[in-house]
Amino acid sequence: MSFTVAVAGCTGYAGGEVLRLLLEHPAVEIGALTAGSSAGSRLGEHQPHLTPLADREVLPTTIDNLAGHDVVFLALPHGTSGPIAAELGDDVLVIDCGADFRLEDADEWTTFYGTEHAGTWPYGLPELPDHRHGLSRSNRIAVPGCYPTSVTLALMPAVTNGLIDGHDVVVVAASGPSGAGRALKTHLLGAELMGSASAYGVGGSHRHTPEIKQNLARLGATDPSVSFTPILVPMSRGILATCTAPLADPSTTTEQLRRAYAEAYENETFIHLLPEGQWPQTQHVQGSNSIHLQVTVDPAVGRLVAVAAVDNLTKGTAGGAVQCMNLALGLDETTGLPRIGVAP
Ligand SMILES: NC(=O)C1=CN([C@@H]2O[C@H](COP(=O)(O)OP(=O)(O)OC[C@H]3O[C@@H](n4cnc5c(N)ncnc54)[C@H](OP(=O)(O)O)[C@@H]3O)[C@@H](O)[C@H]2O)C=CC1
Ligand SMILES: CC(=O)N[C@@H](CCC(=O)OP(=O)(O)O)C(=O)O
Repeated sequence: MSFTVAVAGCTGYAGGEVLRLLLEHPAVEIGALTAGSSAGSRLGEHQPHLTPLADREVLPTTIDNLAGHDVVFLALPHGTSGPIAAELGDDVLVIDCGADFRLEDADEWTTFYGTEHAGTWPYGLPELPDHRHGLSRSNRIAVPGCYPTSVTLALMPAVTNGLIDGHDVVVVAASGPSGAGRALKTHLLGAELMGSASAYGVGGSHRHTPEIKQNLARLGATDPSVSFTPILVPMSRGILATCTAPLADPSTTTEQLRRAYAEAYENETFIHLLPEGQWPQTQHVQGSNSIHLQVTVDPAVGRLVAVAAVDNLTKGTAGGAVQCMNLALGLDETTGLPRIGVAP
């Protein structure tokens, strides 16, 4: 059985990664490819690595071009997805890589995105407890942001087991510039980036802060508090998130933490708790849908320290999106998804 799939935003980083994964997927047929200003060009001009699609014409992003497919991936700038999704019928599975439908709280949306809230769709992180069944019955899925994926999975077993209560969570996460998309911006120029690392969105202003808090609350944290600082670093892909939080019981040992993580994730294909003493590196997950984790206790301050590595474009966006598509289409969740990175 083959499902027809359209990709809106095919010339961007997220859309390109969706297509890279779909080209290796055994149960899909790639249909319309759409974008914005580059409509009318050939995909090979924008995504030379996707050789089987090089001659495909990039179409304008219109309902007519997207309708008639079983699945539509939206990999468009924030605010663009809502009007398109509203026009697509309930018989179409729509998977939005953007943020439009991630947040439940309309006020938080307006505070961080500055526009009117479009609504809330089922959140595309299958590993959340008791979450898969809902995704498998959904025709609308909001793929998480790349930082929230890494932070949520880095802290989930600690929250669900009451080892931390979700207050005073501090996250410092380094990301490569592909997380910012491929539109030209001065701070993303090679001369600005290479040989340099810089903080941005400091002081609680990054829009992933409310998404991380929402996820911690979903896991059972009461009124979570999160200080999140993203760092731009000179590697094209990858996120390394370092998350710390006060232990509910300061006498908790690293062994207890590791046991909770090992049990929580023992049946998760894409989540790997590394052997004790080994710390995640972005190169080990590059191009894969896997997340590597390590957790320990910092006894001097009674805090948990969890480190996660993901590829922002794979598990952090497109891989997570394809994983959700598989669930919603009744396929094996892992179909077509690479588990092994490309290090070094
Ligand atoms: N990059 C990442 O790591 C992640 C991205 N995301 C989300 O995925 C979405 C896409 O991001 P990303 O691929 O990085 O961004 P890019 O800037 O790389 O790509 C944007 C895509 O959207 C198209 N586009 C822009 N404006 C319009 C418009 N008005 N109408 C139709 N198409 C338009 C562009 O086409 P054209 O070339 O013609 O301009 C391009 O194909 C965003 O919502 C982003 O937040 C989510 C998680 C991680
Ligand atoms: C390095 C970099 O700029 N990263 C992006 C993260 C983008 C992302 O995860 O996607 P959403 O925009 O869909 O939430 C940022 O901080 O804005």
